[in-house]
Amino acid sequence: SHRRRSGGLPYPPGPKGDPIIGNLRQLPDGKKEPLHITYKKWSKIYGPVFSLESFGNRVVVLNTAHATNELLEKRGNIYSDRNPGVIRRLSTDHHFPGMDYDEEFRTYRKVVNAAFNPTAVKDYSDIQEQETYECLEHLLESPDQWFFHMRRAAGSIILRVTYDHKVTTHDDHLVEINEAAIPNNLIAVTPTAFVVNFIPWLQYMPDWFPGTNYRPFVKKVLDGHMAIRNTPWVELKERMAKGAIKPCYASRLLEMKGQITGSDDEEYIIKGTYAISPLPSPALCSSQAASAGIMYGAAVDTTLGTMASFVLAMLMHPECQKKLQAEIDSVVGRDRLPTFADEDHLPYLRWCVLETLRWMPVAPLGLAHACIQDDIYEGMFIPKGSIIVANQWAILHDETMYPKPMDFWPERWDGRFPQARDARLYAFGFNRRMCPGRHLAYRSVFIMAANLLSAFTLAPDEASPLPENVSLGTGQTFKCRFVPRSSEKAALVRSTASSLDAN
Ligand code: HEM
Repeated sequence: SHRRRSGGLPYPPGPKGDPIIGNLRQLPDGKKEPLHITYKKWSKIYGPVFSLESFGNRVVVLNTAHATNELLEKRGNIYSDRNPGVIRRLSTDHHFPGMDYDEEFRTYRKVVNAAFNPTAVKDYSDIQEQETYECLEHLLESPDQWFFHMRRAAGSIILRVTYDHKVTTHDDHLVEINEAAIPNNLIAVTPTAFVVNFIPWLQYMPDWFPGTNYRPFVKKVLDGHMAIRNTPWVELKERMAKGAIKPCYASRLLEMKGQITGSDDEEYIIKGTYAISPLPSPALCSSQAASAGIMYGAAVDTTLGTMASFVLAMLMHPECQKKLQAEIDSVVGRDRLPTFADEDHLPYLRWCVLETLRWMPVAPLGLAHACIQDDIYEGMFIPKGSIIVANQWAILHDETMYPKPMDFWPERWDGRFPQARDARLYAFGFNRRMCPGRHLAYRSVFIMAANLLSAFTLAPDEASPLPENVSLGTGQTFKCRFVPRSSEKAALVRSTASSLDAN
């Protein structure tokens, strides 16, 4: 029947598979080399848009800016769904990044965008600065724990932004329930993780039937969603009732009541959120909590991974580090630490952050989209339900836009290459699904990078080789040294951090 629907047009080409199981045996597991590298190699053989198939499920991989522009951007109305896998569907339950592209999703997206647009995120500057200064102090105390300290800072930023919840201990309960939920959430959206994603009718078989053992897993995912939504929500409401809350994502939405979606639903959503009046709609209330509840998972590994890429770049390029420190010193002086007010005066740092996002993007294959309707692209047939993977890494390493793509070369952003499109246009995904937290994320990385190099010189650990790659995932770390630049700087860090305690 596909033949008929396709009008005889071929699918995007790809490696030859076996009958029925298709490309199952060719599917790379990413162990030998990272998947985005394999895909880039295949794009040289099969073309910039190629496809894989197994049990009738098709994955289309886009390897150029031209292809993502034509499909994910221009045809965003049909290319903004998430993968049609059974497990993703069963375990989504208002979990925003995994939601179908439907009316409910669009309402959420408006609400989320309103709280994280470029103007709105400026309200979170103090939070980002303070958490950064505290992180510096922790780095002075135990530099070998650098990954842990940055993780805590990224976690505290997002929990303060969403719920005005500051992380003050090593065993913060909100951090713990969020951390526990992340690995399962990632598995839930991985199309190849369970057989039932390939053979959907298995979901109608009884528990004893082979291939149905995904059920306890789905329950675990859903329980995790409930915990990350409800626990902070209940606490937030209690504190609001006492008037003990500072402005945050939640309070911002309240201020904008009625202005975001313009619908009655929004009243419900926001009222429901705060339990100001008896809850009109429990479902909407829980969905609003859900949009806040996912922020930790979306924000922490990604921000931390980008910081790890930045640290790696600095270790590999002491000359960039020196240049950055000279720029920071000349703008900030020696008597204080960098703030967002310095941003406009630190062009080299801005290029370094852009270059970090380009050189070692933390989500090299982004988060897969899916197509909700049959489509034809350059003579190829893309069937409804295809999973669409954008090889963001391949685009960010396309030498026609970024000459010498493998080099970490901040100067490429000084205007000498007009064809170099802003790395943020690819590192954060696409169009209606593009990362809504990107402005906040960019600012977190910017302020952490500025302060890190203001206070420390980063040096390799002689005994441990540097990794080739820093990829997304908990616990990925490497050894290096954070050497305070002077005893005066160390004292400045301590006094800045303790002045926060006093406030
Ligand atoms: C440097 C850090 C970050 C990177 C590289 C990053 C990257 C991404 C990418 C590639 C996607 C998928 C986009 C797509 O499907 O096309 C995404 C989605 C998302 N990100 Fe981020 N992100 C970062 C930080 C954050 C932060 C700080 C937040 C929260 C404030 C956040 C919230 C989200 C949400 C809610 C989604 C789901 C959007 C949707 O499904 O429509 N991200 N991010």
